[in-house]
Amino acid sequence: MKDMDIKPLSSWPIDVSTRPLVIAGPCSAETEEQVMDAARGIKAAGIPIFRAGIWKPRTRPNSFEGIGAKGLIWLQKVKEETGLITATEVANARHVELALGAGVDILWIGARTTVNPFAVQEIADALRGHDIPVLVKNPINPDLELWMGAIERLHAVGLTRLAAIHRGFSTYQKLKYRNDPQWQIPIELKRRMPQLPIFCDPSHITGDRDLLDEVAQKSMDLNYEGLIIESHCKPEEAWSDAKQQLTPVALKELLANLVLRDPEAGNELVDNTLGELRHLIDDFDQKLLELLENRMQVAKTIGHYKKENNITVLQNKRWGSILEKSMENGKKKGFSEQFINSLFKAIHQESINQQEEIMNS
Ligand SMILES: O=C(O)C(=O)C[C@]1(C(=O)O)C=C[C@@H](O)C=C1
Repeated sequence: MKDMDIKPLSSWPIDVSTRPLVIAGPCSAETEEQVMDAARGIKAAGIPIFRAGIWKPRTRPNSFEGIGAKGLIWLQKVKEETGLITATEVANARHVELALGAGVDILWIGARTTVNPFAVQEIADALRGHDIPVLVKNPINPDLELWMGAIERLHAVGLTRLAAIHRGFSTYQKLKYRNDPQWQIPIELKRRMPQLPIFCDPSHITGDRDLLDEVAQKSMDLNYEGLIIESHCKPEEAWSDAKQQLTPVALKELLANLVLRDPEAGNELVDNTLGELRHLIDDFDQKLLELLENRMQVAKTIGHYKKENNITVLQNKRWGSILEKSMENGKKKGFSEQFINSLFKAIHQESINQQEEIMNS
């Protein structure tokens, strides 16, 4: 994976001297006037790339599904009048053809398209020979392989200006955010494709303009290269995603308030202190594994005992009380419910797997 030829943002047709690189504009192009107003606002906010959805994949029918190809003419006008770089979403070969024909500079593939390898391949084939920047949103389900697969399909037809967009993952549960960020997935993507720039999409993660700043800040702390944020001059009147859009003026303020930290210290004293603290972390990680190993030895002994006495592996009551007790203790120690839940579920599952092996040996 490491030898994929993915070019850095500096090879994109824009000045990327400032971090983060920001793409902003309305969720959907609605009218020419609305697009032009938004573009002027985005330009005034010092943002270099203007986005607007032309074709909108909507969850339910009978909602606004995008203005269609005539919106591309408005994007051309944005370019002529403001000099902004333009970006839009494509979901099939026809969209690609129309967008390229209209001179759109950057394309992205939406979360509902990334899930479908047939659709991604169709888009990739339509893009062959055009090395324009393409951003790939994470699939709506938390499947890193599918996300990487889409990027690889585009890379395989010769695209090198690729980037990922983290927009969060659909959940059935009602959480604080509209889509669960599951930050560990883009972190793992960064580990597996280190040269791939990542953009955060706080609009779709939060679904709420009041929460955009905390998610944007978190993405900066995780070293993301860019942000893609929905912005509309009259957010309450937007034809789609009204709750999550903010005005260009508010967006400018949000960007100004971001605290940007350096990925490396570049200072001996800081490096040494970090180094010492990281040794401590390494020691604790080692001890954690030793503790888990000891716990597992006991679980295995229980496994043999269960086999001899014909007792089932799963002991629901016991497991329930372990989780309850650990949750109570964990919360006192300042851990989140979600963390304790996933930690103990993983431990319990491993116990079950190892006891199953004993049962079946
Ligand atoms: O208490 C048991 O019966 C165990 O085997 C231990 C253990 C655990 O690892 O905590 C494993 C499986 C059971 O479902 C409950 C608990």
